[in-house]
Amino acid sequence: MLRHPSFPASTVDSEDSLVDISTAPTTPDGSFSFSPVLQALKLQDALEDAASGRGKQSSTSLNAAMQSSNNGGVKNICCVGAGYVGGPTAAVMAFQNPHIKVTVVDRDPKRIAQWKTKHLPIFEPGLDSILRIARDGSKQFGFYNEPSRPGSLDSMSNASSAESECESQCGEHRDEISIPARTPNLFFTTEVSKSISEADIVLIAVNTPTKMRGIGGGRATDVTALEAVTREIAIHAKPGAVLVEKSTVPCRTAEIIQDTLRVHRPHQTFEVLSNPEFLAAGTAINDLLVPDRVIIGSSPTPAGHRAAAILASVYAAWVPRERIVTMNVWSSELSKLVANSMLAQRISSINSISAICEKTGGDIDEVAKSIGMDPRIGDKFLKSGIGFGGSCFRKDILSLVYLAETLGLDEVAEYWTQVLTVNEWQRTRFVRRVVRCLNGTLVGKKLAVLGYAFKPSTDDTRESPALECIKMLLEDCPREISVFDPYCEPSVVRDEIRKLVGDHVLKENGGNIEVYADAYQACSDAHAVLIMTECDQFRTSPPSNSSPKLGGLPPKQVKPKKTPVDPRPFQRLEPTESEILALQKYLASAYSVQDPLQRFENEPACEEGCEKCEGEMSKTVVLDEKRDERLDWAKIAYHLQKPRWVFDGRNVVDGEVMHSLGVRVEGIGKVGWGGIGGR
Ligand SMILES: NC(=O)C1=CN([C@@H]2O[C@H](COP(=O)(O)OP(=O)(O)OC[C@H]3O[C@@H](n4cnc5c(N)ncnc54)[C@H](O)[C@@H]3O)[C@@H](O)[C@H]2O)C=CC1
Ligand SMILES: O=C(O)[C@H]1O[C@H](OP(=O)(O)OP(=O)(O)OC[C@H]2O[C@@H](n3ccc(=O)[nH]c3=O)[C@H](O)[C@@H]2O)[C@H](O)[C@@H](O)[C@@H]1O
Repeated sequence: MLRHPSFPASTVDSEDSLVDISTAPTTPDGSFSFSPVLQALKLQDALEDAASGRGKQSSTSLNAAMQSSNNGGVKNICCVGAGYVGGPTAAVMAFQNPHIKVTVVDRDPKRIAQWKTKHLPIFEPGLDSILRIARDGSKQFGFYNEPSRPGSLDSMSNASSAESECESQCGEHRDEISIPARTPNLFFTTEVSKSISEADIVLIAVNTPTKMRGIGGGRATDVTALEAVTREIAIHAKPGAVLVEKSTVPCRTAEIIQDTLRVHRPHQTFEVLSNPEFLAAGTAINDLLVPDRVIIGSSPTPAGHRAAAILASVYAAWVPRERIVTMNVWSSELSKLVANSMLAQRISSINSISAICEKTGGDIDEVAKSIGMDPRIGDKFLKSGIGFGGSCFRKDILSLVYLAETLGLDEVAEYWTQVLTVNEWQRTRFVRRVVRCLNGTLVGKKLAVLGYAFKPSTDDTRESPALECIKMLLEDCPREISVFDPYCEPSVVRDEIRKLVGDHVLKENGGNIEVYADAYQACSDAHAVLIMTECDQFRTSPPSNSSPKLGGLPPKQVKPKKTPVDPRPFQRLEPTESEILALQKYLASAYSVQDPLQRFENEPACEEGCEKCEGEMSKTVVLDEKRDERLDWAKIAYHLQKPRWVFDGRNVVDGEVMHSLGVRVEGIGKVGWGGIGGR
């Protein structure tokens, strides 16, 4: 049951929220007035400058002010939860704020140990470079502030002598930029209470899954982990520390946190902010470095606004001021659930239309393209497929449904439930189609599943649509289901299947599921290939004579990958970390060098007998190589059983190309091999 609101529900705050300069209320023990972070008056000046436009470049003005005010008084951040959100978020915060010590704590010692080595517990493109600088520190280095000369890396370490020679001959002067060394400012530990007790800001980034049993079971959010962390914070947080919900939580969770704090610390006041995370798996680092928006919800009091300003000061090191949006805490908590629900709703909407396409002759990619060109609709999240997976969409919709139910809004609950119903139906439709096309029986047949994670570019396998399909397919007793994913280590996939389906289904235990590190082995001799993720590696190249449809690229054609451009010359001779990162990316891509600026320190050595280094290393190398390699469909087709079938659950292969290889293709939202009303 929701409590009666004890905070007035204000409308979304204007910029003023961040620049409120009223004094903090005096608490019995004066915790606010002793809080270093709440005394960051220079920061307030900077924020006022930014809001009034006095600071020409808001980020520059804020950065400069924060340098002088020591990052608004924030010296120490603790992030509780070293998962997919906590790890990358803390890494980017530390990377962009070299003067703040960021400590990530987790109760799971294995996870913490992995974060300290080169074998990170998660795979995210770009994470490694950020982490190596924030966690390991970086060397002093330099470069010229002008685009590279052809064929030259132009880093100062090898250019200084050439410079003087060149200058003496042609008199040309080239600006040199020297970047000082950095000491490590990102740490990982299991010492939860100690780290909390030292922090000016505590981020809560623990898991908030769906409650499995009891009241609200199957719908409500399980806040057990959050409650445990809140208790730790209530006991150990230093007076005046700013507490931040980073986890996705039910609306009004801040009130529960406040309640716990009041019980344990009746004479002190803490501010609880909502700062939901919008990163997506596979693009987490880019999403964090260039966020569409940073939402900060606070209580509508001067102290709440001041706490929001403190957190904003940390983000302002790299996020433009206009993208930091403040609002009341309930709006902020709710907007995270709504954002995910709306994104998922678009997927279910387009998937519902895909079923109509299959029966009418429409092509779902063409429909999506044409409606997406209407700017009121937009072209994102209109990709039809076997439905959404991942750890969040389903649980967040369920949380919204539960909220609506508890508020007596049954029609609202029903509306959002339908998004989940269509999602499950879409997977079932796909599996039925496979079985129907294979003459209604899978007995004696081998099915190859390409893509196991819930989306490309991630090894996150939580709520994998592929696994849901595999479970249904197993009911029809195929001879073998072989699985390949370019981003997942086979042993991890095997462990997951073991945990979620049972030991007995794995081939090593006499079952019929085998996980391969090689796509060709997985597909060899198969009666059908099932594509489950939208991996670029699975795409076919378009036939050379294909003409663009609908005035643009045919939907299946691969967009060329963006090649980074040299970001130099920089406006200022003190470039930001983001600018240096852009340069590093450009040089790494242009010269195929891992550390073109030579700024990385050595990575920490693994403990002796590290199983990743020993046993799995060879597999990892194979996977790394496979990640960028496009599949040779001719080779796969050659080794398929006849008739050759490909069930394209993500519409990544070109029907014409596959047809020329003698393959029958069934795509989502497309008329299949048997024509309208076919199999
Ligand atoms: N995974 C994603 O892409 C996104 C997730 N979110 C939200 O962020 C939150 C975290 O999600 P993930 O990082 O994916 O979860 P995760 O399961 O990967 O990580 C959570 C971590 O919290 C730790 N933890 C749990 N209780 C603890 C305690 N009492 N003390 C210390 N550590 C504790 C766990 O050991 C685990 O390592 C969730 O609320 C999720 O909905 C939000 C945006 C994106
Ligand atoms: O709260 C979260 O956890 C995150 O959930 C999603 O991110 P994520 O689940 O990592 O990945 P998405 O890119 O959103 O994809 C989710 C699923 O939808 C599917 N999808 C996505 C887009 C589309 O057009 N069609 C489609 O079927 C994907 O294949 C995938 O299975 C949101 O995009 C993030 O903003 C949010 O922070």
